[in-house]
Amino acid sequence: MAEDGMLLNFEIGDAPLKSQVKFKGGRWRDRLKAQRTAKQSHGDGPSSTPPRRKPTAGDYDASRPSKRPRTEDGDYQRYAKIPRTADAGPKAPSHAIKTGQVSSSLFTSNPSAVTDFDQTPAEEVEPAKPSNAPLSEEAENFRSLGVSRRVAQHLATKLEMKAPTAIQKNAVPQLINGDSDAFLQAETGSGKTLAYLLPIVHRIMALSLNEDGTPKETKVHRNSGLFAIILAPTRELCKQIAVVLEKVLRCAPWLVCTTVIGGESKKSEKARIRKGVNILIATPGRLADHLDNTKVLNVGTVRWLVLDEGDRMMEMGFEDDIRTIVSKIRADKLVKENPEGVVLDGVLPSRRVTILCSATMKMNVQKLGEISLEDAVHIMASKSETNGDAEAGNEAVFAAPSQLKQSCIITPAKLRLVTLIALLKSTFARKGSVMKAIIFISCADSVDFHFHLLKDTKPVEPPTPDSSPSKEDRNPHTDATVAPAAYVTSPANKTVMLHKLHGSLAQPVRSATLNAFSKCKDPAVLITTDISSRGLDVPAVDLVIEYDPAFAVPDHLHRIGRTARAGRPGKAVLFLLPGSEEGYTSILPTKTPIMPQLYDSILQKGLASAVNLPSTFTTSETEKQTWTSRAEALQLHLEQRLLAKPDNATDEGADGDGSGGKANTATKAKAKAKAKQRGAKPPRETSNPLLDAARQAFRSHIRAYATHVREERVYFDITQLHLGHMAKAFALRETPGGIGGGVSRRMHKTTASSGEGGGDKKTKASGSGGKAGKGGDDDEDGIGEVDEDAARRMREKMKMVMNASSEFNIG
Ligand SMILES: Nc1ncnc2c1ncn2[C@@H]1O[C@H](COP(=O)(O)OP(=O)(O)OP(=O)(O)O)[C@@H](O)[C@H]1O
Repeated sequence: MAEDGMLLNFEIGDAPLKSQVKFKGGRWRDRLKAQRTAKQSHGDGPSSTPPRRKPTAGDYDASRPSKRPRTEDGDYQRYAKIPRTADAGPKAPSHAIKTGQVSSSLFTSNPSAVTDFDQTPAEEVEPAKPSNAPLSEEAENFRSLGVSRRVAQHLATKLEMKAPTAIQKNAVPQLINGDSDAFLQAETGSGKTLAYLLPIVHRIMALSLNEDGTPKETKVHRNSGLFAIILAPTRELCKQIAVVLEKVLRCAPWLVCTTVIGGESKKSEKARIRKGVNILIATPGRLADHLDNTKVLNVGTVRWLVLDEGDRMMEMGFEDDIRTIVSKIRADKLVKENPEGVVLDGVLPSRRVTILCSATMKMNVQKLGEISLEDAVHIMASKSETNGDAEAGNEAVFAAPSQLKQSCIITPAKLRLVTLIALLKSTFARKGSVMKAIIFISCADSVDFHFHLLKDTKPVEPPTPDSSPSKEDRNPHTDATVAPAAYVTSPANKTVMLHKLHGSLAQPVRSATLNAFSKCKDPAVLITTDISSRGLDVPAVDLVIEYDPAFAVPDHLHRIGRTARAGRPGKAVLFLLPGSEEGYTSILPTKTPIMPQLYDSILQKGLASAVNLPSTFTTSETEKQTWTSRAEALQLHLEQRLLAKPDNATDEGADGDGSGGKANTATKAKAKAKAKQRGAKPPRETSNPLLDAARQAFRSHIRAYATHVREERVYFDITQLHLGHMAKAFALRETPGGIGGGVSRRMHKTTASSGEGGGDKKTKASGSGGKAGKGGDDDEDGIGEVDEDAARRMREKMKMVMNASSEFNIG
């Protein structure tokens, strides 16, 4: 056997696939134990899986894989010469030998999990009652909260909302009857949007109604004044709030709302404001701009300022804009009576009310409160109301919704990609079990790469008159962001649609892609960055996969909160590396245990049937493969796609998604300029764009990894990453250079001081070039030392690049 798992790699198992023994009943840990024993006795699965035990402090370092020796040229080819021995693991499949391709084995030299799977969780967990569902109709209704008959009826008949949620029950009467500022805090998907919209609409409508509810002769209308401004961090969120508000306002069509969010000309936004608006929904930057430059925007009548997703706005650097907005509104004298003589005081609040909303509490929310709130009431959804727990009282628990089933998969770096595909494959194996899934990835480059890798590469067939979509159906903005998926389809789900979304896409592309994902009738997957983590309310999201863990715990809660909304069920799966990352689950606030899953059981389930690979990989022989050799064949296939000549690369990594092909073009231009400076020949432009995309994604991923918040870096320790293994998760056979001076240096220092051998420093930090201390050719974007300061600078830089989104997008 070659060292560190480098072998002639694949076996075409000619033994028939072993029938899987299903263990039912009894306790979770007993079933798991029985399954594992059965697996070991069958010898099916990675032979090297050691018994697991409880982690100790020393485990995290010890669990790192030993590094393979590098060759002079840093290549893997050398391992082709290592003779196989009897115990050398799986044999190379015939197609691998024919093409001369050699790759490291997926199943050897992987670190094992330190979690004691046998002891967690101890008991079978009862399905939990939903914590964010509407309350029972018998106990509560909107009328009893003080909402007018007209609005309550409209909610029940047109929007199918008969009873309020807990936060609505607590917030609506307070905001209808009181004039205090308020801080609304409740878990994700609990209906905070309507909790603040309903009282606002109710009170503005009351201007047009007599005390007995009959309409007044003169109603307020769109020109009667701007009464409320709602701020949200992203354009998507603003649009979503506008959609909800428009639905509510259908029962009061004389009232008008609009958005000012950028992405269209300021002139047309001004024109809409001039026509008259009663409720304005805006991003902070754009509103601050209009307050400076749009004279017709009069805030004298404004009675409510709502700051939705307050902490996110602070994170995204909107603090100054919010200060400006708050002070400008406060500075304008409060108009007591509008020009038509309608008395506003009494019906509307007699002072300006600020409402701050958040599911999670961060330090910056407190700061935002200081900027915007005065003597605010803190309104929460109490536990006792949400899940019937009589003893719970008012204690605030900011955790995921109780009905959300959470699990984590401890997956070695090398196996991440195939495990993700296997998970998706089993997810979509049955019709109707999962309709929509969201995969969160750390950075835009990695989203681009995974989208291109997982989408179907078959050339698009020319449309026939019958098959061509109608003009209305086809949206040119989604040509590069929506595509059928390869690999994860099943006989039951022949079409699974892939979508990608990140902040580098042009606004029309972002909007069209989100719309396509929301409305997709086929099973659908959205691959995205944290831009989709906040507030987005897409119906029928059944599964959230955190392929890269969030950068901070509150972000994790928001991400997984895209499923299990308003009492519906949902699942969330978190990918973690063996070792220090496993400890991360201990700091996640959750009401139900996070179930650990074995990656091999995911692979076994997902790859129980053959993956749809091109014909060279799907001979009748490979049909008979075991799940391990199917995983290896899949990895080999993906790696070979990256190595294909550009001519064969079809549209791999193609641009045209509205981001302007930023990563590839920018990298190439930089490399050319550097080569010119050095007087060297510019690099040849013959590489496969998918390979370029993979390298860029890898670099950005590693840089992003270095920016986990300080308190969580004990779990996400960049010095523990095995770059060579991680490269495999990007289907790369060599570790790309150019990660960035700071990250590389840090890794060098730590590996040197931890006595892991000087030779390895080169391998880890400098990648294929093998030059210690040099980050490669394009590392000017390095983030400096991986310390708090560097992480902060990195985030600031990203904010600038991202134009109002805080995801990672490292070009
Ligand atoms: N009273 C209700 N009855 C039924 N469904 C409701 C009710 N109130 C809200 N919903 C639905 O619940 C979902 C979540 O609502 P909303 O987006 O306001 O949640 P949120 O608390 O703001 O979540 P997040 O913190 O993730 O932004 C929406 O689909 C909404 O239509």
